[in-house]
Amino acid sequence: LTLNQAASGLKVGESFATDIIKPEERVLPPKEKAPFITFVLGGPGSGKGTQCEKIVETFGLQHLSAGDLLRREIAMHTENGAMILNLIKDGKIVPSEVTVKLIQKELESSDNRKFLIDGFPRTEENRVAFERIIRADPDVVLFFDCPEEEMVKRVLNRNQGRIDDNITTMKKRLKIFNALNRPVIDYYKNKGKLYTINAVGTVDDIFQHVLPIFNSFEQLKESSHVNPQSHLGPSLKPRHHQQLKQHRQNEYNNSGFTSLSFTKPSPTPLLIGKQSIHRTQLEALDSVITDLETSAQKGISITEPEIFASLLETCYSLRAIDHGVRVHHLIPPYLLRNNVGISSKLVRLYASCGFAEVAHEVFDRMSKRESSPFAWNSLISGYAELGQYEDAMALYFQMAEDGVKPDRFTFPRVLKACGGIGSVQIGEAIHRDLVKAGFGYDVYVLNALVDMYAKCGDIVKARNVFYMIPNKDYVSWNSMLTGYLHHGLLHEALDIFRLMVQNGIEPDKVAISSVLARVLSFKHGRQLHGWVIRRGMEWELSVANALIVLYSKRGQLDQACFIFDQMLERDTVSWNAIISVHSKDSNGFKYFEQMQRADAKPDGITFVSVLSLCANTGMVEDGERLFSLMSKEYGINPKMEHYACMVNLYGRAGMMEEAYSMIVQEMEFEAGPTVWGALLYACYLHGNTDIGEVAAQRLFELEPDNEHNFELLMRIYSKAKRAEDVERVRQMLVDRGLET
Ligand SMILES: Nc1ncnc2c1ncn2[C@@H]1O[C@H](COP(=O)(O)OP(=O)(O)OP(=O)(O)O)[C@@H](O)[C@H]1O
Ligand SMILES: Nc1ccn([C@@H]2O[C@H](COP(=O)(O)O)[C@@H](O)[C@H]2O)c(=O)n1
Repeated sequence: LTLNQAASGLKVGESFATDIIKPEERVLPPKEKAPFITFVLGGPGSGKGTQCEKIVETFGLQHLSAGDLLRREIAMHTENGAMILNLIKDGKIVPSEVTVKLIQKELESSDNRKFLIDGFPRTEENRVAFERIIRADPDVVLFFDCPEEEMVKRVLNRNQGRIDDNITTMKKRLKIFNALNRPVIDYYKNKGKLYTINAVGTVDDIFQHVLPIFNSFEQLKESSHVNPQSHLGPSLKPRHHQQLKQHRQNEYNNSGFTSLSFTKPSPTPLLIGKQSIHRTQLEALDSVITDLETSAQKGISITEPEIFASLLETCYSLRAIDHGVRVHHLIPPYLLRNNVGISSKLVRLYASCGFAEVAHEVFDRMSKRESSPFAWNSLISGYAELGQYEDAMALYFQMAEDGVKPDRFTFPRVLKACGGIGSVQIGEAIHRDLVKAGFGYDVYVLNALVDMYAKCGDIVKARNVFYMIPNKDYVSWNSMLTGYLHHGLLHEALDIFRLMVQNGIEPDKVAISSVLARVLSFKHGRQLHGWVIRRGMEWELSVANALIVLYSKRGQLDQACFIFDQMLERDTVSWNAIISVHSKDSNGFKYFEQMQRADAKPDGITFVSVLSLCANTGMVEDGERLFSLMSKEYGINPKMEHYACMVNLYGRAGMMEEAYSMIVQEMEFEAGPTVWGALLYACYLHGNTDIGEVAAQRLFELEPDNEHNFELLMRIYSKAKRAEDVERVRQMLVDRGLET
């Protein structure tokens, strides 16, 4: 089944979308003003980029490669750089909002009105975000259709040092392409805009199939600076092609014609210098550091601050802490003490890799740390990420004492720490500070303020700040939504969700999965599911996990299993969800075994599910084996719930002695109501009055107000035909005021 089939098979109601996306919002600008847009699709390594270069030469379109734009963000260490790096490394799709904004910037800053947007849209979510933000539709969609083995071969031979050109990431990219890009291709096919090109053959042969497509558009022929009809006859060899390219470029440069802008293809930014062309960035980094170490051993001292600054920057972007430590050892101590730039970068590296203590040591040795808030911010952030909120707060207060002026990056970090501590009073003080410092209208800072107030339990203040934010971005909306959910205010959360969509803001996957997990009405849940499918977000890990729970809560096991089986990646939460769906049938075992084979790590919750399954299906020996496996193999110490499962397992099987001795001999802590309750229920099932009396006695002490325990004991006596005892327990109920 393709995802599209899956989506239509679900027959999910459309009403959510029609409710929240107004058709008038989708009105596109008049056609004559719209740029000519071509989307270039195809699997990784299908040759999109190569063909785009040729289209640019011939028809003068501007080439925008979504992948290159994202890689440029990494190389420039922008706010999103690290996040993008992590996603690309894993072959995952970057949030649409980010990619579309990058494309938008390029479109808006170009004089050209004809664009080749390559590697985009990758998902339905990408597509919808483009329509919403750019308000334009493509005129042409090219799809380079290439067999997987050919794509793998091309990518592995590409040798451009791209971090994602390796077999492991390639497999993931292909999986994601098949799952998420195919529906987009189908979409354009149905709209009659798709041109499928067989991408096997020589570059020139393939281009011969591309030419007629563009030739059929008059506006392209008019302004192309070469004659496309005469370009690249079948016999023209690549060598000639290069010469021709140069010649045309010269002609163009001399023509004084400026209305078409041809951006130079940007170099792949994940490279370090030219020598790294055959390596990954980490290998290149390693090699540079090794060279420096060798020089240092030979007594050649390296003192150029720029070298260390650049190396530390790369270590930070790759979170390569081991390499960072080696660079640290190479930096002369006087340089580290006196050069704020280098020491600050080192502090940031240690702090961002979870070594806040080491970062603090470097920080303490800095001679001019009051000259900039950079190192302070890094350290505050490092502590906040580790949950050491008091340390983060202390640094903030120390900043003020040392006369360091906080900047817009300080406040979100310290507010995060404050949210962790949960103190509204301190939060209000920071709120005053940030207003005084002139950040009272800064969206980035105000978003953190909303989050802080919500986490500190003051949802009213959170809401007040939220409504004051002048240009709310998607973080603002998501913070408010999460705040409401955190406070159990589901209706308010759903209102925000609707408003978000009405305002063209995409709720993020955390917000969506949180809403799905808490949604009370199944109708709303299904509508949300439909909406999620249309956004192409169904297979986001947290969203898919929440959907499994949604359907299993409603007993729609087939649907839950379908989602699980189609998931591209799974975590322990996914496995737990699907095993617990099957906690009453032996399929749960199948999934548990599959989980073990997949090397996924079970946790305590997994074992509660499998042990319950054993109890429900009478698989005593398996239960015993799993109980022992849990601690021996996985190092999970049994908790109250696991003992309750074992008592239930033995109890249901009528093994009352074993159940009882599990409590009195095996347990290393006092048994609670769940454990005694399981024993009492088993006594009722098997008519065991003696053990039942002991269990009931303990339960009366532990839960004096729980009438169900009294009722169960009465039933046990009643089964044993002990009417007097039944009456005695009833009287106990009356005496305690529990009889209804
Ligand atoms: N027709 C072809 N035959 C053989 N190799 C090709 C062909 N077209 C491109 N290549 C080579 O295959 C590799 C991948 O091509 P290209 O970078 O154009 O693919 P892409 O679809 O843009 O990839 P990605 O989506 O990963 O960026 C490059 O090394 C390129 O030189
Ligand atoms: N619309 C897009 C395009 C790309 N990405 C990410 O970049 C990686 C590389 O893309 P190429 O087109 O250069 O192969 C890709 O695997 C994605 O991680 C994206 O997220 N969204």
